[in-house]
Amino acid sequence: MAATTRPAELEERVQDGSGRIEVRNLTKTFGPVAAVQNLSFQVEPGSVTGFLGPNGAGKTTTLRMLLGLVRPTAGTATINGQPFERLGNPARVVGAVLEAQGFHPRRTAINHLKVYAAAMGLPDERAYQVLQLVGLSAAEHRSAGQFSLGMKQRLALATALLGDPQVLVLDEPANGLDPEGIAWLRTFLKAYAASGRTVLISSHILAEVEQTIDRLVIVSRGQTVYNGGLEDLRRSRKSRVLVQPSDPAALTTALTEAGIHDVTALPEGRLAVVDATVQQVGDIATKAGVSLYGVQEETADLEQLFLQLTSGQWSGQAYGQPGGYAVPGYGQPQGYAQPVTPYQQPAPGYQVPGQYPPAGYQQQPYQHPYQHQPYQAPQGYQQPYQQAQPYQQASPYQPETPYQPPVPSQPDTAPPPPPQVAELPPVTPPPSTGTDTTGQGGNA
Ligand SMILES: Nc1ncnc2c1ncn2[C@@H]1O[C@H](COP(=O)(O)OP(=O)(O)OP(=O)(O)O)[C@@H](O)[C@H]1O
Repeated sequence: MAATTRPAELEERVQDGSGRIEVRNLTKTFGPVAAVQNLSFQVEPGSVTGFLGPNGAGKTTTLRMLLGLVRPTAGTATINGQPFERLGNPARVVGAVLEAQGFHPRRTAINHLKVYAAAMGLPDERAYQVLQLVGLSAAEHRSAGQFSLGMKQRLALATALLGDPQVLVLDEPANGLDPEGIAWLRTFLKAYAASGRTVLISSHILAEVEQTIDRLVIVSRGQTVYNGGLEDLRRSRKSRVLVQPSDPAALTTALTEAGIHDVTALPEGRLAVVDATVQQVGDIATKAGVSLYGVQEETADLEQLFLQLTSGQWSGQAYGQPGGYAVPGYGQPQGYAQPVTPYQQPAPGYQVPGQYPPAGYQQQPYQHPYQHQPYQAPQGYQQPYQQAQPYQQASPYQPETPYQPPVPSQPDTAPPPPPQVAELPPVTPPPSTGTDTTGQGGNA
């Protein structure tokens, strides 16, 4: 990576707070759907926090409220103690990627970034810089419409980084990235947080972010079910003893009489006993005259804990088995917060009379993430052979390195379309007389 340093405009960035995110008693209802219910958590600078939950748990809605795109029904979501609308310089305080879509399909990657940089009052150099940061320099003159999903993710991240924000909020950032891309993102985000910034990333797959995050907030059915350190969650993993007794009912009674109450019946007459050793279970069984045909000790892995904490969002059933996907037989970890309100899933097909979609909701055209339209060349067109550019791996994030002037580029002839509200908050153009310290930019 060529040495780069941030343009002077970014040095004037107002450090208006600590970079702390605070969500307090946040609630959002869409008609009968309680998307977010009384959610509270904090995200501290210097850490990467995972915002985890199954599909429909309320993650995107929460992030949208944090970014001022959806008005909360109740509660507050603040950055540096302020709601998004009141941040003096939003694009320089928070950069966000909610969806890696919304690029002008014919605009090149570099010109896309230049448009956003100009809207934030930043020089073109910054566009080259962030493109290099995310490893897309080799594709700078390719149009975004030709990008793969993973490349779009990188371009969206580059857009979010334009303002060198103190806080980075990314919704499912690993979506579409190949293993190399995921490894790169992990290194990048860790380095970004290590430079004292705040990183909040959402995902519905714990394994996908487990190696990136230090802390995690787990939501299920719109409520917080865990808020704490990843290590604390790891330490709270309990072991259980799985036994195949000759008489499950008699052994359950004997265990209960011995003060061991966390006993769960599993299929085929097996029992899962939590907070007991193999020896204890064996001794109690012998005393009760129950034979054991198999005994096994097992420690819950993180994924099982995650499933257990979030089970019930959708009560699907395992094929050929009653009982769905809950993982029985492990206790709740420390940091577990019992959901307070029973969740009511609306009837399938329910539409809120007269108010769908609700005010503030920005409908994006649906695009299946993996279904790209096959490219149709115009009739008679002959594709000239082009040697593919070798892929350039981006280097880990380096906050303060000397700046290298950019290669001049061809400006777009077509005028850019206005930035979309969902992607870029309102922008105040910089005063014509001098350098801008108050220009407002947007998030990606
Ligand atoms: N504009 C809307 N109108 C009606 N319901 C909505 C709207 N936005 C979200 N919801 C509902 O709110 C709930 C939470 O949705 P949300 O998109 O926040 O979940 P999520 O955790 O981000 O899910 P995923 O992991 O699938 O992206 C869902 O039941 C969803 O259908």
